[in-house]
Amino acid sequence: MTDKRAFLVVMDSAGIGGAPDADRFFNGHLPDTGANTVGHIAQAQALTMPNLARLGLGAAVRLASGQEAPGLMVPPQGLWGAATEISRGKDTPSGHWEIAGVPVPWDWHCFPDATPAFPPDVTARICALAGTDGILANCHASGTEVIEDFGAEHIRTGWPICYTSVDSVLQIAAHEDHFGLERLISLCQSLAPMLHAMRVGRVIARPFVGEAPGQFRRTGNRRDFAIAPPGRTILDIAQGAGRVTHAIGKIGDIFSHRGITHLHKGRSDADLADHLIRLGGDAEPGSLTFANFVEFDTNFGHRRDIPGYAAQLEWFDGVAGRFLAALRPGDLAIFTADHGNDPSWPGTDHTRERVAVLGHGVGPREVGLVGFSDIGASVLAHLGLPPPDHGRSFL
Ligand SMILES: O=P(O)(O)O[C@H]1O[C@H](CO)[C@@H](O)[C@H]1O
Ligand SMILES: [Mn+2]
Ligand SMILES: [Mn+2]
Repeated sequence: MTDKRAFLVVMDSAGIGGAPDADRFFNGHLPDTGANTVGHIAQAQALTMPNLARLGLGAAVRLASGQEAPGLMVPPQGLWGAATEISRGKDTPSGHWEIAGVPVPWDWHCFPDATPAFPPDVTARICALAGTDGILANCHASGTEVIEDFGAEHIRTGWPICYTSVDSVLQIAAHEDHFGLERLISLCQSLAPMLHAMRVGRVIARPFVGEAPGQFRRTGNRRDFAIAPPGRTILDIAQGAGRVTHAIGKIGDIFSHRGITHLHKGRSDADLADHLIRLGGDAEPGSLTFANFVEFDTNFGHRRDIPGYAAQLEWFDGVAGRFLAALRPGDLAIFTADHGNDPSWPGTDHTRERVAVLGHGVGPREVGLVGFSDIGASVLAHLGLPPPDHGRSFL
């Protein structure tokens, strides 16, 4: 067995523009054509990201979209390219599963942007499980705004706040104390099989605290109940071959906890960074570490916060530098993303984009335009394992 280790790090929503099918994806009525998360942030304020720029982030932005990314345009010294998604969703599971060798073969069920958004049988099931006479919101919403708008009524009535987005999700926000955290989580868990049968990707528990508008705040106790991937992922294949697999952050939930030996979670991306840097030093020979950093998406992309997203990118670049310094000769690390979420774009939803593929431990080399599944195939090739059912190694 090889001693070589592989690390796959997803910067959630850090797309680089240029998706050829962006015109088929929307924020409200506006197509995603031209959306470019990293490119537009860099154009709004030049980014200082020496580590990922050195691997080829600026060159990848230009390759994917033809756009310049001020601050990032240095000659690449890593393996670099851009990946295009074929799955028909611009959501987190679609992106991660396809990276892991399983493009999504179906159209997800999404709820209409209308009030009510949910059909009567779904609403009735939520009420039966929660023991309430109704639900609140029942519409498309931003998760921070919906608790501002309905938090007080939720505390008064005890009814769960149910909302969705352009993604295939049903989210339930409820107060950790007044409604109860355990009660919210078990409500979502019990509801999930009905939604999964409808091809709704996830039921998400969104607990919050605070006693009045202006004070309501979501906590780190979010839980996702996701459909299992419809095929063998790189985690399944690596674990099946006797390798240790480490999942950091949301990776456990995204893969329905399949193929994962050790799960490392945290209250924030700073905690996840500690896990990644530690595993950079400690992970077992031949192991696979798969990490997701979600705050780009949840705290800044959906919130359309350009300076916040820029600061998070620069912070993460420092983390990447410390992590790469901990690696051993022969290790492969790939940084990528799962979709876009351009904070300069109208709306509050994800944007269809290509993503960067930035490799350390191989190169310098341009791999050009590849597919999402080629990333997973390359990780397995590096580990000396057979390829997934989709994708070809670019190593
Ligand atoms: O506005 P919040 O609650 O963060 O919702 C976001 O989180 C969901 C899951 O990632 C997405 O579908 C998006 O709607
Ligand atoms: Mn995502
Ligand atoms: Mn998101």
